[in-house]
Amino acid sequence: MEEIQLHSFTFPLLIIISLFFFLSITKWFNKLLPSTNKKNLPPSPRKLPIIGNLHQLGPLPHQDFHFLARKHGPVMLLHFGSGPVVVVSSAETAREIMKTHDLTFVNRPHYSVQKKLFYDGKDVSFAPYGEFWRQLKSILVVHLLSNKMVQSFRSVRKDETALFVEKIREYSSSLEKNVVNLSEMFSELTNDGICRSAFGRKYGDSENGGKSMSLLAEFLELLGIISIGDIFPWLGWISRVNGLDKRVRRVAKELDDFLEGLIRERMEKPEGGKNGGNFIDIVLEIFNDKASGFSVDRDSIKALILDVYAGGTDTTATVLEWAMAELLRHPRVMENLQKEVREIVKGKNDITDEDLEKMHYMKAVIKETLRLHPPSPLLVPRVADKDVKIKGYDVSKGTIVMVNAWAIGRDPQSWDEPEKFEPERFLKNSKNENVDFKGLDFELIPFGAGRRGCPGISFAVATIEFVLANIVHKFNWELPDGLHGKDLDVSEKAGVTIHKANPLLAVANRTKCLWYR
Ligand code: HEM
Repeated sequence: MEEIQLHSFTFPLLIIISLFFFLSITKWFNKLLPSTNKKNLPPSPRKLPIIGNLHQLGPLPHQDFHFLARKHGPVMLLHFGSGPVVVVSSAETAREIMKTHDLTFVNRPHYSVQKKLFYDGKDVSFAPYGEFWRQLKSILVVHLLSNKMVQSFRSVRKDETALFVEKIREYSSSLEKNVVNLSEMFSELTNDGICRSAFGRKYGDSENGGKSMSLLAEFLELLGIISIGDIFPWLGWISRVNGLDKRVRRVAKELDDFLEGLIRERMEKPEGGKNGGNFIDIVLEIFNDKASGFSVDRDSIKALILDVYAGGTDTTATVLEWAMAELLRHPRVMENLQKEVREIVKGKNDITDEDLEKMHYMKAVIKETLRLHPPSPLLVPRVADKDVKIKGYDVSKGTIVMVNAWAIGRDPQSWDEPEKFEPERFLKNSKNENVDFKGLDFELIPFGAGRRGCPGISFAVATIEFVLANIVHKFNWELPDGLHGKDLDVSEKAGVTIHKANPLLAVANRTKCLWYR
């Protein structure tokens, strides 16, 4: 009995002593090893047990990351729970992620809400890199987003913008104080534009239109949510208790019914597929044509439609909202822009694509808006497929990488007086004259870059240019209640795309141009 007791006490003690000895030896031995065997991790803000760095983030993480990067540098390692997240905040480091190592960061992390809503990632945005993703992206680019297709949607842009202008005119003359809610109106406009170009019709004013619109709005809202179980797998049960799982399931089911209805409707009266139909007709034709070589199934078609909707509506509306907010804050810039647009359009009613091409100041205003207000400030996250070095730091396989386009647009290394809204910086003979947002200049990357870069740039820019040129041509704008530009609140609202915290309200005064009947 004695012996057993002695034995049961000394044995664990021996293990502890040997473990301690082993750890000390390893530590001492590690010091002797060449430094290449040790990980050179990026600098990190101090983290807490279990939650990691989550306590340092608020509802606008791009701003918190920007603040932290000032202290820790342009490559920073954080932890969401125990999961490593690298945030990069300079043009040089963004280039390393999206150009030098684009293939290593070509996939996206899988979050459960997005996975469920996009049919298990059967869309372009979340599909794993490979043949399926390539096929789907090429269908999207060739049949909806190529320059040729974007031009072909000119009549949709023209009709929808004319309706928009008419609505502003009606509001301005009927409302007591002439105030229009531009934020709300831009959202409706981009919604209708995408639905008409891609699905052949809009939903806002149809029967059941209100229901469809609120379903789509709820879908966009859910896309901005990361379930707690994605960060702390052991807390996955919380989404079952707090109703998130149930809500996602309901929205996914209602969306599926809506999309099935849409597909049935198009199948019953297709408008000619490749010979002039809309995007959904063309995709259905490819789907039905076994000889096309594409292996898309019905779920991918529905996921693709959701991609177009999610990618193309809110993002474009946000750019218009911020552009007008900045123009109202900077009357000098507004005046220059109106002068340019009115001189080019002269007394005509219609603004043509050729006119838009000549509007260099307007293009500079749009670039400056995208520099300070990228709609998705952290782009869409990527994940490291293997161990890799970024700016000499070790980044391990599985690390999530976020590119802070918002911080890069404000980096004094790339921009003079970065906080100033100054479109002139992009004009001829200026320092940033050749900088563009197409994914080649890493100091301006609102659309991302590389293989996973946004395919919708031409589509979005065509809408933004046309709408902006029309509204500054046809109206003079001011803030309501005698507010001065400098008083306009420009704080941001949290969400998957970053809108103004408060809706943009403005007063439109008609100009005496020919357009006005
Ligand atoms: C101002 C408007 C827009 C902005 C700021 C924007 C921004 C972005 C960003 C930041 C990404 C991720 C890029 C990356 O990971 O490098 C992206 C991807 C994507 N965007 Fe856009 N986007 C806009 C308009 C559009 C439009 C109009 C469409 C389609 C109708 C669209 C469809 C997509 C798709 C499908 C992807 C996923 C690409 C992939 O993963 O391969 N976007 N967009």
